[in-house]
Amino acid sequence: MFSLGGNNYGKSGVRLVRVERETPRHAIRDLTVHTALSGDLDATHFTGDNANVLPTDTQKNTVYAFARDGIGPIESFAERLARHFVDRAEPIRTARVQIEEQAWSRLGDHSFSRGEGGELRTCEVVYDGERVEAVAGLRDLLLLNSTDSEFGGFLVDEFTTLPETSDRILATAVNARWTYVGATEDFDYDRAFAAARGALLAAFAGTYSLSLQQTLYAIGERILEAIPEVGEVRLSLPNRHHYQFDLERFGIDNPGVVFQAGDLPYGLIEGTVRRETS
Ligand SMILES: O=c1[nH]c(=O)c2[nH]c(=O)[nH]c2[nH]1
Repeated sequence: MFSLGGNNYGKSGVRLVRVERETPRHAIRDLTVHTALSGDLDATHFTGDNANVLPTDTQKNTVYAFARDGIGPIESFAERLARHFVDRAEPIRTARVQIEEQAWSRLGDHSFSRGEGGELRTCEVVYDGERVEAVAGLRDLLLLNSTDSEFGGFLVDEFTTLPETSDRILATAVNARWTYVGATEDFDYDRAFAAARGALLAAFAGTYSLSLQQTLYAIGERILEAIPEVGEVRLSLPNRHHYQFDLERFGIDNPGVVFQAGDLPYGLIEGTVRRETS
């Protein structure tokens, strides 16, 4: 005997670019949208009866159709889509819409530039017919402190080779996600995002770090302090190691200026910082 466990289906990687051309000074929105629907979908799995299936192709088309009259904050766009799928298609009970937005820098009124693989603003909105859960965040934000970072006093055993250091480079590619609780209908997602990003940067730059774990907690705290509507912050911080290169072998000193940027393996420091609720 077998049974069908949790399942969802949708369109992944819907690439959407919208030109905001209300004035001669255009703007570009560059989104990648992922939809995932679940609900009364036993029949298609058991017998191939697709009567309850809103095709992933239709989900993709809906993304483009909804973009016609403007996108707004990605969290709001994701919520509009999620509500549409659940409220309009009776067998669909839950919709999850994830969006990544790539920023373009302005070169002129209608000219823009962007590097490949840069920082992304992200969101994930889930709607179950009653409640909307919104998670916002960012990914691949590269940060580096060239000093004010130590790592020492750690556990030592027979396999330890890592020397303690009182001055190292601390670098990471931030993946942060924060949950909004009790956000009202007129909640300003763009403002909240800017405040969270600003708090994150200030915490990274302003923390004298004894471990990346300590920096992680400081970042979480600062975001929670900055935005009362944020309930928790989840952080995933790869430790982008920079090894001070041994030049002594060549009779050359290295007073903390020449580093070998490491690749694999890397430390991965992850954690959640929560607001205490009474
Ligand atoms: O900030 C750090 N935390 C660790 O847990 C760790 N482990 C390690 O080898 N280097 C570092 N750095």
